[in-house]
Amino acid sequence: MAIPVVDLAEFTSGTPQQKAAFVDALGKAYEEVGFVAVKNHGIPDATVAGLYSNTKAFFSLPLDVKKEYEIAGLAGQRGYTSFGKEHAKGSTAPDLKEFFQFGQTVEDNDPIKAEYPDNVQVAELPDFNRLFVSAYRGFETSGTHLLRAIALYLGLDEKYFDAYIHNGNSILRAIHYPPIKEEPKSAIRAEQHEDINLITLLVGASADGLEILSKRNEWVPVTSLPDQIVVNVGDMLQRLTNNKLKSTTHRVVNPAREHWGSPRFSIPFFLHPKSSMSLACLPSCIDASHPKAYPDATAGEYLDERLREIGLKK
Ligand SMILES: O=C(O)CCC(=O)C(=O)O
Ligand SMILES: [Fe+2]
Repeated sequence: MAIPVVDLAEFTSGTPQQKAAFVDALGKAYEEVGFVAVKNHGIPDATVAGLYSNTKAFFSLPLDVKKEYEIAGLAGQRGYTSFGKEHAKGSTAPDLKEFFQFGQTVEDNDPIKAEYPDNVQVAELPDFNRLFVSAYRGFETSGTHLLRAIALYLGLDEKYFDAYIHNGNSILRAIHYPPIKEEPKSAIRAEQHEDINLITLLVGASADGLEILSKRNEWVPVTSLPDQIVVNVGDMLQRLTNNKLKSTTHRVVNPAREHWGSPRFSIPFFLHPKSSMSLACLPSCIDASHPKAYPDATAGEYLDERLREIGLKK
């Protein structure tokens, strides 16, 4: 399915009319589909290429080397997570994937630094850390612009989200879905789920397979062009907006048998706010026909609950 396409340059450097049209198109897409493809997203091609080459190199390291980067007690939030650990909420079969997660680097004097574990440095790959830091900053910048447009759509101050996402708890996740060698029993590459965070930015997954559940309850493949990133709403934003913006269910299916031999790589950026941000439904999204659908919670409390549900936190 062609998801709606928006041009971020119209928001960041367009005329007032183009900017307003962007806000309207993005908001409508998030009310109706929950996913958009974004062109002129600002992440340099060289950064994307470097991310993918380092991701492939990391996952081709021997398993015992990768396991040295699997750190107990961090709930997979930094470093490597091996096969069989994460399952979708409500599912028992683990997804057919391994992944590496990279988090915030606090570079100013913000005391929030104490909340975040250090990133795990991959000794075998000299460019890995530098590339992940620079990609992380790029996604934060694109995400900041997109959230400014969302804030305007919601009738909030344009910079409503800025202070919550500066030094926020976002995660850059490199995923490897290996070639499939035998008939999978029940698991698929990634079982249907909704993302936990505010918005997710996904650049250039290496093979098809991502599908979204349409309003008509049909699975439809997501297609986007190589110069676009796919950006979807997560549960935190759905909750904040009292279900006005949709956190659409999605999954990654196994390929047709003739493509079982191909791995799939994908690198989503899960944009999270600081853990202290309140996710209480915005008053402007509550009225008689949309009664408040969620109890108040902070982003940190909500993340903790969700990490337990998907098996990463015990
Ligand atoms: O692999 C993908 O394309 C998407 C993965 C995903 O949905 C997730 O990790 O939340
Ligand atoms: Fe997802």
